[in-house]
Amino acid sequence: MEPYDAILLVSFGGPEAPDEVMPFLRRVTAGRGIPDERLAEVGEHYYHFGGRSPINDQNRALLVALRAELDARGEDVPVLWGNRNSAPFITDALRDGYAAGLRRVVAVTTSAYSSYSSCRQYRENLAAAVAELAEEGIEVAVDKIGPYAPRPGFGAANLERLLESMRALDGAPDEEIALLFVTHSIPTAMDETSGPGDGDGDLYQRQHLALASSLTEESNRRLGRDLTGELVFCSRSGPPSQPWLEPDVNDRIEELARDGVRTVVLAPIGFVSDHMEVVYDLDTEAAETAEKVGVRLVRVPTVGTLPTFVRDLVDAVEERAAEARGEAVPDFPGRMPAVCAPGCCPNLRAARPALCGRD
Ligand SMILES: CC1=C(CCC(=O)O)c2cc3nc(cc4[nH]c(cc5[nH]c(cc1n2)c(C)c5CCC(=O)O)c(CCC(=O)O)c4C)C(CCC(=O)O)=C3C
Ligand SMILES: [Fe+2]
Repeated sequence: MEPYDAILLVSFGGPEAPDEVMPFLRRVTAGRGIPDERLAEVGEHYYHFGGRSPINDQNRALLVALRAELDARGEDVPVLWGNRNSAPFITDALRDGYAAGLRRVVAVTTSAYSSYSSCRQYRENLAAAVAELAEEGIEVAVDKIGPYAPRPGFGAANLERLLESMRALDGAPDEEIALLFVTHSIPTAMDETSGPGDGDGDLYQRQHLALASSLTEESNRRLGRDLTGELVFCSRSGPPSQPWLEPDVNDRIEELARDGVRTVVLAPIGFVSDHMEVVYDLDTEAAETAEKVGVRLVRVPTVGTLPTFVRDLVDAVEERAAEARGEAVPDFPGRMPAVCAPGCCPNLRAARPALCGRD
């Protein structure tokens, strides 16, 4: 994988025991003005599952799948793993890698889209880790693959999952089915400023809408249906006075039920594994809403370790390595650069150093 001697999987992290829940939530929300009631409420989501988020186990499974795919390609490059909010932390992963002789790594995040929360914040975490290690006399270089939501392989993996679920819908007529694509809500100010700043903004939302519309079109074509997909949001936090992306998935399910919809297909294209935002916010909360209004909820699995997804991530890494060697890489609509533009997806609270960009 010239010039890289390791791949670094970078993720959000999550608690694995009840006593890790509050320290995790304090780390996630440090200095972000999330009201205490919201923190306590989110704590309950985790306690409801024994204080253990599924996210770390899902990343362990992804590491195994990436290893197998790399081995199949004859690539012996090691794969490291570091989180933003729980052990193993990014800094420790890089320090261990350095001790094992690794000097230049390529990062892959478990976030597919462009926005401060899903891209730049990870770039800031990488910069902080590299700076901390520099103080210890450790020099590591980190590159990153660009946001991969627009990649055809990511679309293909999501389509596979969607078709699997849609095929189980038997003879339900189109008028009684709603196809909802769902992602994490973010503050509208964060959405408006998402992207490299050379277009119209709203790149977070536009990337989701582009994927949602191609998945709708393709699944209609394959299944002979005529559904109209739409994008909805989950997991809103922050004070009520601050506008976040809407509609909320629960509100939309209630409205659809009033309009005569009997089955809601919920495809969480904003997430790559069935972590807490999926098993709580969708499978628990949205499922309760659906039950209350008498709607059948069909939740599409996230891409997880689907081979189509794992192969695409490895392709993205191989393309990043080729780019670093000065070779050409395939283009496709919406392709994001691996090196972000200056000011791309800005931090609206504080200017912090970030890696993998031109600023
Ligand atoms: C865009 C986005 C993704 C998708 C991209 C990605 O995957 O990174 C994502 C993922 C996740 N978000 C997660 C958990 C949380 N997110 C929070 C809060 C927030 N998320 C935000 C955005 C996003 N979040 C934002 C703008 C906030 C407000 C505060 C802030 O600006 O930071 C809070 C605080 C409490 C609350 O919910 O208010 C928690 C606990 C978990 C872990 C799940 C698990 O444990 O299994 C995952 C994967
Ligand atoms: Fe979040």
